[in-house]
Amino acid sequence: MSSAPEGPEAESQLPEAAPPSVSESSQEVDVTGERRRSQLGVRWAFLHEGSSQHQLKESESEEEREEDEPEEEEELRGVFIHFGPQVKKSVHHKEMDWSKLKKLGLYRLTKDIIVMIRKRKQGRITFDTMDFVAEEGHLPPRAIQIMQKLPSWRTEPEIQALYNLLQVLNSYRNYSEPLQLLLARVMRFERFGRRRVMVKKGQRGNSFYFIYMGTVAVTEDEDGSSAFLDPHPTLLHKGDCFGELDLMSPSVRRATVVCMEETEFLVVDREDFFANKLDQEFQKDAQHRFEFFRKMDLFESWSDEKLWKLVTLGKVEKFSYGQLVLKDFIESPSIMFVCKGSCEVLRLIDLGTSPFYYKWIWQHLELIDDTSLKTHLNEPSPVERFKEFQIKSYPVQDFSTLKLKHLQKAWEPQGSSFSRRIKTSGNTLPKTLGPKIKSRHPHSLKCPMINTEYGELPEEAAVGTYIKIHTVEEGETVGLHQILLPENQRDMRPLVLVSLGAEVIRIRREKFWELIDSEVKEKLYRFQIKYPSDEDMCQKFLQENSWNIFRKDLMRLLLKPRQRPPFIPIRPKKKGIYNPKSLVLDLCSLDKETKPCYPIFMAPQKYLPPLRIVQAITAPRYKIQELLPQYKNAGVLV
Ligand SMILES: Nc1ncnc2c1ncn2[C@@H]1O[C@@H]2COP(=O)(O)O[C@H]2[C@H]1O
Repeated sequence: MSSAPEGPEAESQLPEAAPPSVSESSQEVDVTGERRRSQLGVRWAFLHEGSSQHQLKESESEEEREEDEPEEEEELRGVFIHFGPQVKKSVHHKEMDWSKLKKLGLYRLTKDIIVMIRKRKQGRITFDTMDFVAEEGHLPPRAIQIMQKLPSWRTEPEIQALYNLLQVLNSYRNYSEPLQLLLARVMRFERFGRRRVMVKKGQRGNSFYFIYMGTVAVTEDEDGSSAFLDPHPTLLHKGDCFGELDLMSPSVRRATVVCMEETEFLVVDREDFFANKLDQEFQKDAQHRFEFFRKMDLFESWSDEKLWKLVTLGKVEKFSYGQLVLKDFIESPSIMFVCKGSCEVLRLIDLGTSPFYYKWIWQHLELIDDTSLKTHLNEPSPVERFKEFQIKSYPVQDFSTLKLKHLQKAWEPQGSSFSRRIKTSGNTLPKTLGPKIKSRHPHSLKCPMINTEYGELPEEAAVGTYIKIHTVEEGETVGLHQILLPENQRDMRPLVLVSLGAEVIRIRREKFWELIDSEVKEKLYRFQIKYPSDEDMCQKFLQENSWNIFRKDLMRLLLKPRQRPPFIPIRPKKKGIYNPKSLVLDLCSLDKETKPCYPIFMAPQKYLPPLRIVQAITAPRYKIQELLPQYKNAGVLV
């Protein structure tokens, strides 16, 4: 195993109570490989001492057992191969081959010890939780134990266990499965304190690093000191990795990487990288990227050589369904190529800033009156229905005064509910939003208000929503649509990128810009996308919202009476049960004492306070029977 010899010094000491394998000084980075070798060397010496006593007794039956236990022999061969040098020096001081070694009882003894250790492990019937328990955020001790072993000493179950544990690291998970398993075979564990320089600009790279815990900064200066002065340094966190490219090519480090706090690393050394054929797996991954780019119309004219330059600039990143890919790709320093699956482009809209929304809200709030808004949406009780039936069945010519009297009585309990108001108002029914409503003075509603550009708006109604504006499919790009526009003509509204299950290749903008030629620019020019304005999106959202509510009302009206069970079973108390109206703003209860019960999701906004997010808005509205007289009788299509 090689070490990571690049760090010049560690300026701070690590805490005393730190878990095992804490490196305390820069020198330790250099001697990590050595340390592992010397520890094992001690074990070897122990084995050697015991060997002379067992030499004669054990040599006879070796070959028989050998056939029965090929796995152990393999393991043992690993031991001897790794400690070959010590054997030469301390036992014979001369060249000795494998068969000669076997003749020594030493072989048998070592074999017994391995079997004994293995049997002891198998014999354990309790589940040792301590294998998996780690201080919060730290790598579990079991993983550290495995990583302290030489690659050839790691068993398949151990490698599998590491592979499973490391799935939390994005950059690790992004590699293909065979590569992940190979990495789990060779990784070693290191922990360093704040200010430790891991990689120094200009030096030759010997290792690459995955961050398991902590934060590092990438700097342009050699000693990394600028990271502690820069208010916004480039930071890498848990799950990120750095320095892998230099392992494949004989280049020097392009930047300095320094620990900003106590940081745990999983290190892959150049020596192990090549010894375990990781380079071949890396090459396969690169070939996939090459084939993807080759198929793209954008790079049709590029030579293979030029395309390989592009391939080396990025690597594949995997995102599961619903995972956030980029908070704002407009501001991102990278562009993305979707090489598998698809992504959605979302825009966070502050509805409170839209004049259309302002008008919409007040149109609907106009329908709020002192009685419970829900009463007019409820189904009439059987008694009420009977009354209505009676009224309708009176012959108009004979009992008109009586009908009027009954009518008044029947409607009495509904007070001034909305359904009654429109009947008496004489308004014609509009297509979507109901009758034209005269503007109402905002102050008549008793609830906290906020000031907007267009007037006062109930504080509760100042909400935002995420609108899907585009889907990026396989083979398409993100962040290139306005790369050729001058900055002052660019649409700088933040746009969110969410995965629908996707694999993407991320490449830094400036690197891509250096590579592209006039032909690609020409193609990019044709590729410009214009996203709709916030106002348009707001209108669309409210139209869709109205349609959804109308549809739900209609379905309820048509289906509910038929689905009603013959008797009402005892129902569990509603308290504490999940409210299906999640992320719904309920304007009906705006000026009521009780707050609506739905989860509150706050979305961060740049330079602004977080915005409460809704997916739908239920508003006071007309009873559907009045909008569509043909559905007057619930459950009956006329
Ligand atoms: N702007 C950057 N953002 C993130 N990582 C970087 C950046 N620049 C350099 N690196 C990483 O820092 C590493 C420094 O050593 P390498 O050149 O081997 O590889 C480099 C990259 O892995």
